[in-house]
Amino acid sequence: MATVERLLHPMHPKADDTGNKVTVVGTGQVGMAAVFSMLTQGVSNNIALVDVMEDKLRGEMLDLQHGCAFMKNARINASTDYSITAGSKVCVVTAGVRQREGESRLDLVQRNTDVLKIIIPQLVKYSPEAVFIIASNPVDILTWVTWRLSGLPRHRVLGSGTNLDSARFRYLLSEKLGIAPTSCHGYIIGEHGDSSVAVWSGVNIAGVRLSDLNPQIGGEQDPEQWRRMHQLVVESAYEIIKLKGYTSWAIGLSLSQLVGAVLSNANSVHPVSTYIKGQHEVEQEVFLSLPCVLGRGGVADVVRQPLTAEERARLHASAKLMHGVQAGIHF
Ligand SMILES: NC(=O)C1=CN([C@@H]2O[C@H](COP(=O)(O)OP(=O)(O)OC[C@H]3O[C@@H](n4cnc5c(N)ncnc54)[C@H](O)[C@@H]3O)[C@@H](O)[C@H]2O)C=CC1
Ligand SMILES: CC(=O)C(=O)O
Repeated sequence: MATVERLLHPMHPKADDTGNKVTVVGTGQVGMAAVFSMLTQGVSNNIALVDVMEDKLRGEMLDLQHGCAFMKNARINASTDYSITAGSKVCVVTAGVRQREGESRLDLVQRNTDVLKIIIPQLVKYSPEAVFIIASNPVDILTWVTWRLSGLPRHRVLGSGTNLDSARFRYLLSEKLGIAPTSCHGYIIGEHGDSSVAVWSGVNIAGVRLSDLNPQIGGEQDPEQWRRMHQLVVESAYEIIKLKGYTSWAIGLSLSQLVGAVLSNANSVHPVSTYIKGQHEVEQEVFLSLPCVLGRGGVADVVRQPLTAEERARLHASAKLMHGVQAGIHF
């Protein structure tokens, strides 16, 4: 009798499904920061990793597996073969190239579309019921690309969008006001990128709108120049890329929050990239961020957020820009 059989008397085959399996494609800086956040925050204890770089993939898997004794019953698998992703509840895509210094997110569009053409059909094959969360840039356009390639209903395909930009904005608000970021309520909507829109009209602390205290807030005529805060949000990624080569921790935490909202059916509100044609009179078929209610099925609702005429005009400019770039993509 083998040692295992001498140790264990089998009663019933062990169940394989933890009910919270998450696939992450792309084990680079963003993918691994997301995985580490999910595992250590208890969002998922069942992770499947996929990448094309076999050695790196195996190295990341082993390194995480060796941390299992410090985690809550974690199960971590990795392969270049998508069959290991079968039955995932959420598929997160962080694969592809990232900006080099001086490049914008939009410069990556065709290269990363070509990457998604390989990845998305495989994910759909093995997890046809999953919610797909895209992080690869340019995230809004690649979320649209994923929706088209996947054939999935639009509520099940979303982009991490401006959840990160809004977190950066809330951090900067918190620094200026001396109030915790969790108590600073403000949304960046539209493109995750240079044309994003700060909804200054809605920024509030405990329901007190800063625009009631300073009607010029966020505008060019504002003597206090709060709009600089939004410029800093837009410049954030460029600054960090210049300093350390990539961004990782905040987007990892952001993805973990979004995955958690889906897996726990939280119905919590997050600014994520979703199909917005028809919202705020946007006419183009584009995915951009608006505050969305996230639950088990993905995007359950889009919040009808009041916008000023100027905020709406900026959102329209974002939509026009995205639509123009989409027209040049080769499928
Ligand atoms: N949405 C957001 O807020 C953010 C998005 N990003 C974007 O995330 C993406 C990833 O960034 P990093 O992790 O820093 O890049 P990275 O270069 O560190 O990792 C990318 C990974 O993708 C893998 N990959 C490439 N082609 C693949 C394929 N066909 N199948 C599977 N894996 C493949 C590479 O082998 C690599 O491991 C970039 O597009 C970047 O711009 C980065 C930060 C924030
Ligand atoms: C790279 C990127 O998209 C970001 O950190 O915002």
